[in-house]
Amino acid sequence: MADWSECLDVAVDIARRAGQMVSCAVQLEKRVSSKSTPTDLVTEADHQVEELIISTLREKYPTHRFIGEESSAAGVKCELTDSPTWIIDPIDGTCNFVHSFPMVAVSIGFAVRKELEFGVIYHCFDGTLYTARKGHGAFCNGVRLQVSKEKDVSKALILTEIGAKRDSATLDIFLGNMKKILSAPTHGVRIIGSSTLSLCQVASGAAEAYYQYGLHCWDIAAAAVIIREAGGCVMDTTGGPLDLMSRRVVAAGTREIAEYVVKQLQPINYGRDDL
Ligand SMILES: O=P(O)(O)O[C@H]1[C@H](O)[C@@H](O)[C@H](O)[C@H](O)[C@@H]1O
Ligand SMILES: [Mg+2]
Ligand SMILES: [Mg+2]
Repeated sequence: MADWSECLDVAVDIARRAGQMVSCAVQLEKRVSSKSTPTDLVTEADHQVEELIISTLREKYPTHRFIGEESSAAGVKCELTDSPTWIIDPIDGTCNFVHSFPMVAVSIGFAVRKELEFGVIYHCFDGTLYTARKGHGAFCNGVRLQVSKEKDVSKALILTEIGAKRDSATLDIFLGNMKKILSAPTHGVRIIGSSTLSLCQVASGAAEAYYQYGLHCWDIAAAAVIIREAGGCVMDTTGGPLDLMSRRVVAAGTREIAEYVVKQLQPINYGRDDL
């Protein structure tokens, strides 16, 4: 059975190179535009970094498929097939990047026959590297990761992200969900502006759970492998199996906390990545 470890090594190398490109660009003048909503920002650096990653990988693996955030925004079909597929967020936390707020990552996931095989997430500001390969554990700078085993939600720190929709009805549901989570009571809620780095906090045990409506497959793919290999669970917001293209997720160190979060949530409909 293919072990894909060579592909993981290549992913680590290109994630580091891309992350260093981002950390250089953060100090430069940025040309900012928006995509699905005025708060869904994109810069030239997002495009340049995605081009670097995909062109490098395509040259080495010409038969592989690629799903990239900015290619998808440009109209390339976002389709997960049985082929080896790279799932890429060139800059996760673009709004943070624009503001030089130090929570920005490069995320590279990899799937074969629609199964996530490995994930690499590189923190562009401090060089922290999160990696995981299915069946081989999860690591942060080479040190094994272990999720929090906390089952008591009143002792939990829970992370989420706002998402791109900011209309009044969506914000009412978003804030209502947060109120339910805070009223458990939990120790707190944190929003850091990067789905992938938030999910890495769950993998490292620094937070007990993460939930979001409105993220994408490229936010979830790498982090899902890292959390699972750190002993955590990643599921749909209904409590069912993760649907990578559904633009929603609940992840936690323990099933007890995940199921508590699921029970509090009112859904926000962001559609799907593959429609
Ligand atoms: O667009 P990038 O790649 O920066 O990803 C962010 C999304 O844009 C946000 O909506 C979402 O809420 C998260 O912040 C996510 O990290
Ligand atoms: Mg991005
Ligand atoms: Mg993102």
